[in-house]
This record gives sequence, structure tokens and C-alpha cells, in this order.
Amino acid sequence: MNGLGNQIIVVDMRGRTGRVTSAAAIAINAAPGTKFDQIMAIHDPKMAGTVAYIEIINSDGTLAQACGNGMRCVVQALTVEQGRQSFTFETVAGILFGQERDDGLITVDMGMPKFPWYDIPLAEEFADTRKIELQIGPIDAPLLHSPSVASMGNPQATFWVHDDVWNYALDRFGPMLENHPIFPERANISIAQVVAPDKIILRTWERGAGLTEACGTAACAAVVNGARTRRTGRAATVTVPGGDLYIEWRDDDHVVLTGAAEREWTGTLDPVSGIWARNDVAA
Ligand SMILES: N[C@@H](CCC[C@H](N)C(=O)O)C(=O)O
Repeated sequence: MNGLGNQIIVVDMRGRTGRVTSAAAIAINAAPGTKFDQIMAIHDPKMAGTVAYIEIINSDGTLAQACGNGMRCVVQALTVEQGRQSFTFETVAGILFGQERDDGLITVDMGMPKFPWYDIPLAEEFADTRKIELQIGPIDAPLLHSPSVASMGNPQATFWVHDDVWNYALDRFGPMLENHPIFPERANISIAQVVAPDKIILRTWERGAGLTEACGTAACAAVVNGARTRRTGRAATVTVPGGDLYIEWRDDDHVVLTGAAEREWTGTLDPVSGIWARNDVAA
């Protein structure tokens, strides 16, 4: 599936033990036909009142706590399967709600952002995470600097720029910033241009996956960080390379993400080895 071009593999692990292994994720991502950003593994529910436990695996085999685009894909897959439109999930970052709307777009309540430095986490204390000391490029003329940081379940850094986000070599800076010592659990790195109080243009280098067409949690972080630095209001359209995401940071502190999700093809996967076969291709 994809969520605005964020390449997602939804794996149905219900009714079986075990997990999609890190080795399987790395093997799947190594094949040109199945390069992906995240695997969303649907497991049997662990908690009453939830439909499933979702485990999120990046293409480098590491686990992620949150994935907004992937959650939309899961909601869409389950809507088709179950003929209903609202679902409650458990993830390692908490309980999430998702709903397919009548217009086909999918809304996910991504929960509450966190701002203390130890929750993001950062390696050192910052009293104010709206602007932290971090820069890249020459010391007296940095190319990117002073990001706002937040946790959307996963660590997010938003670097603000005034010009075109495509002027920045995110493929070069992304890996350095993702792995910067200030981020002990690494981080998702975004470049954001605010073009109106309700419109942000965003590019993201994803932790564990690299350059993406869309990153839902990064879009949520951009709006939350935009609002708390008074660059934006609490609701905005975030234009990512794959299209538009609609984000609202509600008064109850929950961040709600709306956008498209699309099924591409289905197949059968061995979750241990990563060996797979498409269902629609004759053997
Ligand atoms: N694609 C995602 C974010 C995926 C997780 C991220 N790479 C991480 O490790 O935190 C989204 O749509 O939110």
C-alpha cells in the first residue's frame, strides 16, 4: 500500500505467533520490487477494546513507535476486510483511533505530542525545545539550524527555512542529522517552509528509512511545532512530495491526521525469511 507515496507493507500476523523479523524487513527492502518505508504488522489484540496490536518496522529493520501514513493504510485494509470504518488500535506508543471517512480519506488520531527533552529524547537538557542548538554547515553561516523538536510517539526535528525546501540536499544532511549525538534514539528530520499560517511545505528524511514521499508523524510535528512557535495556527495543510496531509492539533491536545491511502497489490510473505510472492502473478 502507500500513504501519499510513503511505501507501506501491511502484514497480517493475526492468528499466529512470532513477528516479522528484522532480517525479513532488510531482505524485502533489498529487492527492487519491494523497496518500502515501513512494515505495519497487524497482530492479535493484547488489550480489550482494541482491534489489533500494530508493530511498526522500518526498512532498515529497526522498530518505530509511530507511523501516521502506515496507520491510514491499516485502517483502509481493515475497512475493506470488515465492512466497518472505525477502529481502535494499540501500538507501543499508546492507543490510536482511525476512521475511514465517507469521502474515502482516512483520519487517524495520533495522540498527544510531548515536548520535554527527555521524552523526545535528547542527549542533553534543553529547557525549551521550540528551538534547540543544532546546526549543519559552516559555523558562521549554517545551512540548517535551530530546529524545533518534539515527540509524536517518535522523535521529530523540524528545521524551518524561508526558501524552497528543495534547495536543501536532504539526502546528504538527513543521515548526519538522523544520527547526530543529540538524538540518542536517532530522529526523523524535516525541512519546513511555512507559506501561510495554515500551509506548510515539508520534506522528510525518515529515521530508519531515508528520503520519503510523505511522513505523517513528521507532518503532525511540523504543525505542532509551527503552532507553538507561532509560525502557524493549530490546523494546516502540509504539502509533502506525495501530496497533501491535513493536520489539526485539537484543543484536547490530540493531533489528528487526515489523508489518502491506497492499496497497490497483495502477496504472501514468510515473516521470518522475508521470502514473498505476489498473489496476482501465476507461479
Ligand atoms: N512514515 C512514518 C514514520 C515512520 C517511522 C519513522 N521512520 C521512525 O522511525 O520514527 C509516518 O508516516 O509517520
